[in-house]
Amino acid sequence: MAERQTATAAIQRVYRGTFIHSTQRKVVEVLEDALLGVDTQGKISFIGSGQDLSQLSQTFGFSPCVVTELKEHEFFMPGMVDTHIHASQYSYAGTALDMPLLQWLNTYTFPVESGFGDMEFAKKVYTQLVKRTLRNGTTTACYFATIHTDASLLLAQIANDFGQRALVGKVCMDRNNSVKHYKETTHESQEETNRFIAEFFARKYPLVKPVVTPRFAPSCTGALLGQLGAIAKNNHLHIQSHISENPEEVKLVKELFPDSESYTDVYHKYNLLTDMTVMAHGCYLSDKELELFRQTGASLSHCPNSNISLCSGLLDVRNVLNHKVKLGLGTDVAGGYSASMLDAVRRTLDTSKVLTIQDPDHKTLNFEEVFMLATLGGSQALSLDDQTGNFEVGKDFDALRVNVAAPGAPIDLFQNDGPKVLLERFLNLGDDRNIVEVFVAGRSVLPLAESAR
Ligand SMILES: O=c1[nH]c(=O)c2nc[nH]c2[nH]1
Ligand SMILES: [Zn+2]
Repeated sequence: MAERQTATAAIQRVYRGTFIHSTQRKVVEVLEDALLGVDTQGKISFIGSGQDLSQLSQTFGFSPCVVTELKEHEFFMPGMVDTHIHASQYSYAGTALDMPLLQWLNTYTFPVESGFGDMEFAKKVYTQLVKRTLRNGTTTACYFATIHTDASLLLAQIANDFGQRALVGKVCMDRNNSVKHYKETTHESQEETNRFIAEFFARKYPLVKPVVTPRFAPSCTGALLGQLGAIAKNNHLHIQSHISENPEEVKLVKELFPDSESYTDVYHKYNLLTDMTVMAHGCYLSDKELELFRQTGASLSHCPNSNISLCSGLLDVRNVLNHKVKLGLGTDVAGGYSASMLDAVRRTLDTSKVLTIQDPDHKTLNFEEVFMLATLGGSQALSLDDQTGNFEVGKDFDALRVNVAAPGAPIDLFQNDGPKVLLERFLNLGDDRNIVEVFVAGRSVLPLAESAR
């Protein structure tokens, strides 16, 4: 029986072939010879069996000739959700990975980020990154920009122009003892955040939204954290930050906020832990802190490349999931050196295997679970799962058309692999050459238009 909604908007596209996604009940559901209809608003109108073509075409008023059939070795999967990425750090991605977090921030990150007052430089970096992430199959990205309001607004405009779904944050920080010119006063940070939000909303982007972004507790005074908590609450906004990434950082937070019981408690006290909050890392959270995450509905972004590259730590994702805390994956460019969510999938699996090497009782994550985290899990972590994350009727069609045997791509096939094995091969071996088409809210955003390449 086909899943469908009452026909309202007209059908724009219909695809027939294999669809693979995660649902609340199944980590991986494979629908072979399925038919999926997308309406003119970019929403999924129906998903049913190819056998029901004539009946579905009558109900939804499309001609069977408009159906696009997928080729052998092709499937659709939901677009991937990068729950944590620093757009401004893309300019040095793949370099500068030889120091732990706090020294890395002072030596590389703050000096580079301070250059984003230059709008030409910002435009160049942000344009390249949005194009790169779309090619890599990221249909939704949760971005950190820098403290510069106008350049942060430019990032939002670029994501909108290329058709990517995004949350964009102007970074807030009123504390920086090392790179003294890269900070704001408390008042400036508050005022500029208000301006950022007001100008953002005036632009009425359909898929790009602002996110309140205190960099992390060591970069912010309690006064600023309190103001940002109030701004998020009054405007019903998303919140993003970092938490418990590295032991030295955790110690510093204890010294800076002696009245708080834990790192998590610092954010909780300032109303920054809500069901629209995503916190990156969380490697050193106690079970009690995870319980506070669960109670508030806040989520974690697991950034395994960065955790390893900066020798920060290993997040036990299984423990987080056992605590019923929402979790998605993040590339964390440029602490993470790769802007590809496929890399985040692989590093997540590697990290889980390292934990199993250390403790054979650790229940290793499997590729199906990690597929879920990269798609539906990410959409839940960003509280966007009413709009994206899988192929449920009524959600936006955010999808990757994957060809496992694409010419020039790095996968060789030898036998008649079933769809789940094709998915496994793609996740472990594939790259952007296997992602032949990308859709966001029904719009084809990749291949890029000739003029944008
Ligand atoms: O990986 C990280 N990247 C950053 O830019 C950052 N800022 C605070 N904490 C951070 N961690
Ligand atoms: Zn980060």
